[in-house]
Amino acid sequence: MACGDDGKLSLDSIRDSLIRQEDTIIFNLIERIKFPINPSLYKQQLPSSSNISGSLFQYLFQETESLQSKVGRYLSPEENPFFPDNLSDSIIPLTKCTPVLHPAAESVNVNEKILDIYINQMLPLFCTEADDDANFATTAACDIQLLQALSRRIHYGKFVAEVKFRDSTDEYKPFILAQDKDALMKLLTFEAVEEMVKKRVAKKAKVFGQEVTLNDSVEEVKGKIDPLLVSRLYDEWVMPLTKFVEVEYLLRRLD
Ligand SMILES: C=C(O[C@@H]1C=C(C(=O)O)C=C[C@H]1O)C(=O)O
Repeated sequence: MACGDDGKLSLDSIRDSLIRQEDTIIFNLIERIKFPINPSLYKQQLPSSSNISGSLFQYLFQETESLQSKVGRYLSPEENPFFPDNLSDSIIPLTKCTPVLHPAAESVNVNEKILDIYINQMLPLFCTEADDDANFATTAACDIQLLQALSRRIHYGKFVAEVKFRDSTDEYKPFILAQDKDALMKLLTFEAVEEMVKKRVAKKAKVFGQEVTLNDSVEEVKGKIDPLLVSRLYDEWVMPLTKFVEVEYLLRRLD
């Protein structure tokens, strides 16, 4: 959502953005799975002389976020930091445009969950368990791009929820007042849309992951990424977390 886009806010435009974000996620996944899991990156403690606690990955990620915060990354309501306590002030001034989201949006951040699922469930599912290849900086750069894309997609649930609330305020209001999470979840869920998403991401994974050659008669070779795994990623984590964000945002929408 660009600044000043409030008037264009519609479920269709938000869904178009989610569709475009699928491309980013799948391309970033294809990049990450070139490398093995590289578990040392996430476990390794740095030498005590470095004065840095935590893993090499955590260090790289925190420093990346801190640098990006200086150039205004987290002034955007689409961006949510993984390490909010470690940010620097932005040298870019805040643009004055009417906020689209309710101010309570700032308190909804599920990045801790995303990071845990990413390291403990996603990486083992998508990457080989071959020995560390020592490409730690490059692997972490891929991780950060991918995690930021996943986080942006999942927290886009705030915009989805806002537009659904504006479109059907009378339906949402009583459940918000009653703080009824299950009823809100039911109301915001569109199963047919979810089925389409799962099919589309599998198809994109097949197309984006195919080997491109100049020889048209070559038999189809195994793609770079398993389309079923991408569909599963959306089914088990991306869509449920997006809906979790939607519910969390709505619960606070009348504060
Ligand atoms: C995002 C939406 O809300 C829900 C979540 C979806 C998703 O994460 O892709 C899809 C459909 C809905 O069940 C939407 O309605 O588009």
